[in-house]
Amino acid sequence: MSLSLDFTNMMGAALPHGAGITAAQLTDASDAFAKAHAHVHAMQAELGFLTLPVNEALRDATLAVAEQTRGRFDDVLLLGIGGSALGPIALRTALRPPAWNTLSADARGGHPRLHVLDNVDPATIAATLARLDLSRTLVLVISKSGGTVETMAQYLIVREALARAVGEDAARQHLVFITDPEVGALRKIARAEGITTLEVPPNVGGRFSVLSPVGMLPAALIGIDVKALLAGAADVMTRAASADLATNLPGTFAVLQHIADTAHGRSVQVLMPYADPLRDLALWFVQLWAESLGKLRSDGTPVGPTPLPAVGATDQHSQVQLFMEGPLDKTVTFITVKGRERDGMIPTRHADIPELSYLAGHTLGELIDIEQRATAGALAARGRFNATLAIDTVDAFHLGALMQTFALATAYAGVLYEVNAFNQPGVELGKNFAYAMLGRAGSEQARAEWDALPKPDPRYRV
Ligand SMILES: O=P(O)(O)OC[C@H]1O[C@](O)(CO)[C@@H](O)[C@@H]1O
Repeated sequence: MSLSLDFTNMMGAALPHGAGITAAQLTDASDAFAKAHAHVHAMQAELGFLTLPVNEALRDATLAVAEQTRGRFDDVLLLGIGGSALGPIALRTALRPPAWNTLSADARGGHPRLHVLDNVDPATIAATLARLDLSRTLVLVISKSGGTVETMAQYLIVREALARAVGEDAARQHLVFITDPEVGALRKIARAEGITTLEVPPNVGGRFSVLSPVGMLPAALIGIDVKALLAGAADVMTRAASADLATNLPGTFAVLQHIADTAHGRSVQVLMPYADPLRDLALWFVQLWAESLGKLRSDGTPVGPTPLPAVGATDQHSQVQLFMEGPLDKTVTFITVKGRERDGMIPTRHADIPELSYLAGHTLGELIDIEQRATAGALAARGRFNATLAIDTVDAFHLGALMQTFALATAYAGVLYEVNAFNQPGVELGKNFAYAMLGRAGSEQARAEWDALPKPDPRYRV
């Protein structure tokens, strides 16, 4: 088993006064889970992410594009936001940590470096363009809808800079679009100009798209083993075929978090990897969990847990104070990596200083693992729900497995919370107000609503 979830510290037996999830609550939830499982797995046609791990045609099309660009570029610049950036960022951080970018092209196996612009802060974009040689840069423009304002604005700026650097015609050879096969502005441009384009299948939502070309192409370009990524995810799907919570890890995760929230008020759900390469996985998870589950039920009731990213051991000196003594409204899910015990030997020095001498002979791998176990135990001792997800190693297989685990858990949780996990109506109003202020055609109604809002009141300004 490459992935395991120890949830002892979520359960009443491990927490003071038995104030955790009871065995009966878990048993009761198994019926609801069986229904959620049946519902989700019956929707393969609608939920394309379920079959991405075995979509060989999409994988091969993606690898072919990666192959066509081989040797032509030193850098890849990815433009995207939300699900069109967080997955690639998480994969890059996990499997191509920052030091990789400083290696020579040979040491990188000839693979280009990956830069991601996932915001429209002009300073970041200017600084990124200033340091890239655009004549040796491939630009990936990723947008499921093909029209997201931030990504389109980035595209216009970068396309202009590319045209200046290499000429209008050659600029097309520096672009790859990843978008819906039919709709959206990117698709229109691609058709008109013959720009190489990979599809995000229409039935794959942005935040569930990391195992589509959205994550696969950037990963393949920087030499990540895409087949291993998909194999890890496929393994999760095989194990999740059964609705038995004893073997369905994503189901168990979803059920535990749902009970913790709805029956125990633990609505803030922390994901805390004890591994630097997994820092950005927590940010990817935040979008998945928040945008999928935080919404109105059909009867108008607002529901949904609040995901919170953290990283160990760093946050032991920051947020853990809050987790230990703040409101009893949290769960913490740690992610640990096995087999690090011998990594990072701590040398013997200052043997006469007890505050340092006890570290001699230990390793950093031991230290980080012990600190995780200590924190889990300390939280449990104070009635704080926590669970530990362990992986064997940080590699493409385990990243694929982790990502599919969380994606599937999100789909199950959507059914348990009785919401549609695959839309995001709550982001529309803000977008429409922005369109109205930018003068986009068709936003007259949003303009009227915006104009009718109370304006800043000088009495409430300091
Ligand atoms: O890939 P797109 O269509 O540009 O969307 C980017 C992001 O915007 C959202 O649609 C909502 O803000 C996210 O769900 C999505 O990941």
